[in-house]
Amino acid sequence: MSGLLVNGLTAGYGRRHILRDLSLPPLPSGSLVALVGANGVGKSTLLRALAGLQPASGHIELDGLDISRHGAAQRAGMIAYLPQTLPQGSSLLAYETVLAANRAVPSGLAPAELQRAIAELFAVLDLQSLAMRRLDELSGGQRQMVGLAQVLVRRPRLLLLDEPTSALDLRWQLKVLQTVRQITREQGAVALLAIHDINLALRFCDHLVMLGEEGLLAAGCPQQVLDSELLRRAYGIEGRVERCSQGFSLVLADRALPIPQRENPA
Ligand SMILES: Nc1ncnc2c1ncn2[C@@H]1O[C@H](COP(=O)(O)OP(=O)(O)OP(=O)(O)O)[C@@H](O)[C@H]1O
Repeated sequence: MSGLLVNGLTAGYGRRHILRDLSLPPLPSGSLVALVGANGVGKSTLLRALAGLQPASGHIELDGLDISRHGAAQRAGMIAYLPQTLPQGSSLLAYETVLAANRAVPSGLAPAELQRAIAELFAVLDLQSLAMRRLDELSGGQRQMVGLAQVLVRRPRLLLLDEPTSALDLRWQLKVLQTVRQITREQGAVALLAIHDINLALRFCDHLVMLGEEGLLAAGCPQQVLDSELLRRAYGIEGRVERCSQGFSLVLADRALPIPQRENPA
């Protein structure tokens, strides 16, 4: 199958398993997938395990290739990972950092083609005005956008983006989701985004994967799987899924519910 298959994935830290025997429905190429769930349920752990940056067992297949036993360096040719932390400030120009990201995992493009590809990417992301500015002179949101360009320039088969909109204002949030969706479709890649903004996920993503303390809570078309009951189980909130005037689903979060007390075993 062209796309991503994850079966029986177990990952954690030391002896503590965070993800236990996790299987996802097949995620076909061209899909934009929202990875959602409460703080600490293992979204980043899953992204890092898929990137090969975290010890894990289980079966991972990308475009029909079993990559379960490939290390991070081997996977880097097909997979690009954008961590939750913003790119470090450096005296390099934004353009140079994107060029360097491509050198780390060569795309095989001739220098002139590569320059053209980077210029196009800066244009698609509306980042031309930042290209010749030093990274340590950019704002947090601007650095987050350059970090995204560093990942996209590699044209990966699987994009793993950990909260790529966390530092961005409303316009740039939309710009990121629109661009990643467009590029994912054009290149037939899969993009897996850990994201807390459930309404952005609803608006743009083809699939939703909801993790909870006990593993996978739901997976499927966002509009079909999200309801009040799932919001309660996933986040411990009272909430509603309603339709806006344009027909899109929207989550309205009403109130945090008390955390259920565990029964005292004694
Ligand atoms: N380096 C680490 N060593 C030990 N435990 C860790 C480490 N990183 C994360 N954890 C634990 O693993 C669990 C899952 O963390 P993870 O960062 O994957 O969650 P998350 O769903 O991405 O959370 P958030 O939404 O807050 O970013 C948490 O209980 C966390 O405390």
